[in-house]
Amino acid sequence: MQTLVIVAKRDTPQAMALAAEIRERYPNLTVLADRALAHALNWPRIEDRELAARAELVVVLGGDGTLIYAARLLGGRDVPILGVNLGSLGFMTEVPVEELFTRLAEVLAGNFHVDSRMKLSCRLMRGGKVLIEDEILNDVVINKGALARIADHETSIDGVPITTYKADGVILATPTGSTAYSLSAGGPIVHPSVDCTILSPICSHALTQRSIVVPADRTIRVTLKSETADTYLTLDGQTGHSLQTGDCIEVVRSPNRVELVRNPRVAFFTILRQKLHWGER
Ligand SMILES: NC(=O)c1ccc[n+]([C@@H]2O[C@H](COP(=O)([O-])OP(=O)(O)OC[C@H]3O[C@@H](n4cnc5c(N)ncnc54)[C@H](O)[C@@H]3O)[C@@H](O)[C@H]2O)c1
Ligand SMILES: Nc1ncnc2c1ncn2[C@@H]1O[C@H](COP(=O)(O)OP(=O)(O)OP(=O)(O)O)[C@@H](O)[C@H]1O
Repeated sequence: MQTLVIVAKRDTPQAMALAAEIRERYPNLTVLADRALAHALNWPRIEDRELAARAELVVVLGGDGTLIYAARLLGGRDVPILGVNLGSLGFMTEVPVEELFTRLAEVLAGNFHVDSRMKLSCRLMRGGKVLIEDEILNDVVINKGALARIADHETSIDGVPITTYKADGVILATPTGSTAYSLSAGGPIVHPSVDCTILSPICSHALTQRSIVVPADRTIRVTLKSETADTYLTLDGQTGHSLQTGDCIEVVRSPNRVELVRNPRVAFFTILRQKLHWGER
């Protein structure tokens, strides 16, 4: 590995100091920074597309939101991501900051394994045209704004009608996203090595309408049926789009994946125990 890209939580002095230290400790590597960090540290500013093309390892200094940002920056490239937690929960940024340099040395020596995480491809279609196409690590969320009115979400899997959820919204989550918003909506926790899509209504009016775990290769379509002026599509909590009646959101497993460097000392269930406070070790 010759080129390392650092993606840091914005405006975080600790992240800036660590980024500078990484560069100092590894003078033989090309150490690049995301645009905001490069600006803050006065390093060369490189376009996202070039960063993605040159990266051989990405070090994330931040929380889950920063890791999602880094995964989106990489687009379809499967470059290992080492997530170091400077955020609050750090579900995906597994490495504690004290272990940064030990883990980084191991990774640079080739001594590491990755957790290959499934992504979803999402398309927003309006009047037969594709308005938005994106790749998702956590979740696709359709939900409404301020007014407390129920919306109708006509839902099908591989063209077979499932139901019309009368609900505040619908979440389509990956196994990675199963511990995020989907969990708050009553969805199951899914081990990240299982490939599937979790379909969950948000506050459904019908009590039997619960989460459904769908094989990852099935195409799920949600069409907004009710007249509503205040409904949004949110992708990975990062981008928002206003929806109209008749809009159709389609998701299926993406051919691309996200490669997270695994902390050999921490299993998925250890993370659940620690971060969700399920018990002492
Ligand atoms: N009620 C809710 O639980 C709720 C509401 C809106 C969005 N979200 C989630 O926030 C995510 C975006 O995260 P963010 O950090 O950019 O926004 P954020 O800063 O608003 O964070 C939301 C919280 O979700 C945590 N989180 C994010 N991804 C996670 C994952 N895969 N597993 C466990 N926890 C996770 C973050 O650490 C943070 O504590 C969205 O994808 C969505 O799932 C949750
Ligand atoms: N380097 C960056 N450039 C641009 N935007 C970024 C960058 N890093 C993070 N972001 C944006 O800021 C958000 C992260 O901010 P946030 O305060 O939620 O931190 P976090 O990493 O999710 O940590 P926490 O665990 O505290 O939520 C991300 O969702 C992303 O949209």
